[in-house]
Amino acid sequence: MVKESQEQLEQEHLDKILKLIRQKERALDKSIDSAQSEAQNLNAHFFDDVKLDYDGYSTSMDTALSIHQQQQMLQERQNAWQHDTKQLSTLQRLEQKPYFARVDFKEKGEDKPETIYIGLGSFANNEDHFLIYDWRAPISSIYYDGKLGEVSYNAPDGEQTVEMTKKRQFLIEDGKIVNMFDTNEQIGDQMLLNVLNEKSSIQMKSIVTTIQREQNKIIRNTDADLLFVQGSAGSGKTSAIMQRVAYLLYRYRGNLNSSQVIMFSPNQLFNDYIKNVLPEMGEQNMVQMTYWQFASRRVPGMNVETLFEQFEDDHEDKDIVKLKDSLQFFNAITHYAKHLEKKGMLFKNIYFKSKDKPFYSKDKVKEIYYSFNENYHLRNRIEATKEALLNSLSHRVEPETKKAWVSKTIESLDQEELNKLYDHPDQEFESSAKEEHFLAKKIVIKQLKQVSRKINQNRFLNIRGQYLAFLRAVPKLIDLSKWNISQQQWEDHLERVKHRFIERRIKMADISAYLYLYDLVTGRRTDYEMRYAFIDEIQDYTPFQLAYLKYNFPRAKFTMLGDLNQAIFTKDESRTLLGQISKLFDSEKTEVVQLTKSYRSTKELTEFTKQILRQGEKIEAFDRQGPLPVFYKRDNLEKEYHALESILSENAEQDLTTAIITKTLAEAQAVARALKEQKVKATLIGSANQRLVPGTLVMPSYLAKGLEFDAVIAWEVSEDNYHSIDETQLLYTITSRAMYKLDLLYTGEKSELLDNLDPKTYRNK
Ligand SMILES: Nc1ncnc2c1ncn2[C@@H]1O[C@H](COP(=O)(O)OP(=O)(O)OP(=O)(O)O)[C@@H](O)[C@H]1O
Repeated sequence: MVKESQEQLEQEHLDKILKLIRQKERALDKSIDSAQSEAQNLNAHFFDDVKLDYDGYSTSMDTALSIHQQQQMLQERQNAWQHDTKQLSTLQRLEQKPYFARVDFKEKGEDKPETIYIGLGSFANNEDHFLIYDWRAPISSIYYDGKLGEVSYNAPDGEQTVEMTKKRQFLIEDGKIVNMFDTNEQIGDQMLLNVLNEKSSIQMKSIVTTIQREQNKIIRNTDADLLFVQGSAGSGKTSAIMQRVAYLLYRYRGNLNSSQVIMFSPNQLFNDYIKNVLPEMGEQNMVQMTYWQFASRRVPGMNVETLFEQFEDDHEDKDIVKLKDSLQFFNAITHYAKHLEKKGMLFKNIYFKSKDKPFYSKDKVKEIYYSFNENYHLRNRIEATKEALLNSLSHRVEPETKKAWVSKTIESLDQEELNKLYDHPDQEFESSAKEEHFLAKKIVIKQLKQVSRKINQNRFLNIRGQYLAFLRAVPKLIDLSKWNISQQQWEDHLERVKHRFIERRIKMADISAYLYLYDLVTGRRTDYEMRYAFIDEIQDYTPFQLAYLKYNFPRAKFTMLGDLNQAIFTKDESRTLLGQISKLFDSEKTEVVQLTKSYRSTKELTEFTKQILRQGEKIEAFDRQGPLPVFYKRDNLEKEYHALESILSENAEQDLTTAIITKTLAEAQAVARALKEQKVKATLIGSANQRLVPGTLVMPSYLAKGLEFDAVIAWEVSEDNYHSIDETQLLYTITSRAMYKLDLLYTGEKSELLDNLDPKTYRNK
């Protein structure tokens, strides 16, 4: 009875708020309309109101001023219009679900509690009294953070403590409260269950209404220079950062815009998957790219090894790759570059007209480069060299005019081209010799622009040669025996890098080092504008890459998220990653947060998948029920396909979206082909540039990173396919993509990596 009347009261409150929202919407509609027609009017009569008067200096100043005023008026209208439009779109979002929570609290010394409602945006009445608080407002934090009783939150003027007396959650649909419950805990499990039971989709959802306490910490952290989040599969790392971006954009409104936030994600598919989360919260998307895009756009003339090649290649030179991925290697380059201030810089000849004799020989450039005193560092040295070369260019004009090519060029010009060379049509000269000389000079200056362009583009540097020279110097800088690398191995490796350069190819393990050396040598300015950098799936980055990213964004605060259990590319190295990263940041300004609860999958699935990891980070299951995973052992491939088809139709009956995840691309292609022959509809996702589509998908493991599906079918988990211990993490990543149902198929023997599973946690069929 009490509950019922409470519900009535809340419904009445909701009705009132909805009415106010609609009222405000109508008012905004009106003012947008009138601003629009006023702007049109202003535009149409722009020149009627502007005093056009062109005689005399002062009157034309008047004209300018008048135009300026008109423009300003237009601008103001425009601003008001933009402001109103933005507010209207917030209200339109609120109209569907005005709020999702209510909190009552008492400030110190007050007896009467205050009530606030929390929603996706804020809404105030005409007296500036907030009827709905944005979930990112300081006070809203208590909803996510605390139990009833004393709670603190960070207000603009320092920490505030209040007594929370009520916490209530609402499920609202079409203006009606469908369900509401009071809770004492963090965000009640009931609400979370409702949300988690929803089916997967090809777009990630926002978790605003059910952010968990630990996640809230990540979202609202503003102190750390490095926020490192270790979270098990499905613990909401990615969700938390999306909310964090929205939070930061709100908190620093006016000082931070979305172009100053960059996110590195595992692949393009994933970018597609998350692209709607921020717009749905009324924010613009940040800059998003993959590390590969970041690196390869800098070397347009070279082919950078792709994700596919990196994964499917046999990993040659494992020890060498390990060295190249390390911080030591990064430091070795820094050190090497320092030494280039004294000697060892390589140059290229600059040619002009003649291919035989350089216009500036590399020795000449080198002489200039090292002629400056020792206070010149690499950046100043290159600038000073450019300046000296450009200067000397002007002295080269005169001698060049006497060269044969010049008179030949003049002869070859037609009258029109020739006319263009004169300063004005009836230019006079004392003698024809002088005229010829004038023309020759014009021609030379014009043609020498090619040279000045080359100088400005640093074309006298030999960066590839320099990188090889650095590699040659490595044995002097690093004790290779400590990395299990012999002199001979290193030299052979060097030859391979050189060979690849000739073919304009570069490996992932070289590209960052190459770019870093390039930046140091050319004194390229790094990006001081970027304020926040997010790196998802950190376990797939090398310490070198992270150091290079930090070097690139010197003013950015970093948020790094990852699951050390899911390292696909870096495998065992990921274990020491945190140790290596922490060397890059001030330890006082580093915070590590652990997320251990897995929200993605049912309890059955989480309990099953976590056993695949022999050792590993802590993982807790969220209490949501579903079927046990099922193993299908079949005698041959044909029977395995039969099993696959029957699972697919079973899943379709239950309306589950399914991903068939294979180890390699070749397998995914084979499965997709086989299904097509049987007229079973499925989409092959073979490259990261494809789009995610609804329905059954077939994809290789490395493209499934970060994604989730109602049902996953792990294809061919046989001993033949998965046997090396470092493939454990791969199997874990594949199986942990499933939210509700998991089936594992194989022929022959089951992979040994799946041997030690408790038989109670799965079934065989
Ligand atoms: N607080 C929450 N409320 C509701 N759903 C949540 C919450 N936290 C996480 N989820 C859900 O759990 C699932 C997994 O989240 P997410 O993809 O962010 O995890 P992750 O840690 O990045 O996973 P992985 O490392 O395996 O890719 C998503 O469906 C997300 O919506």
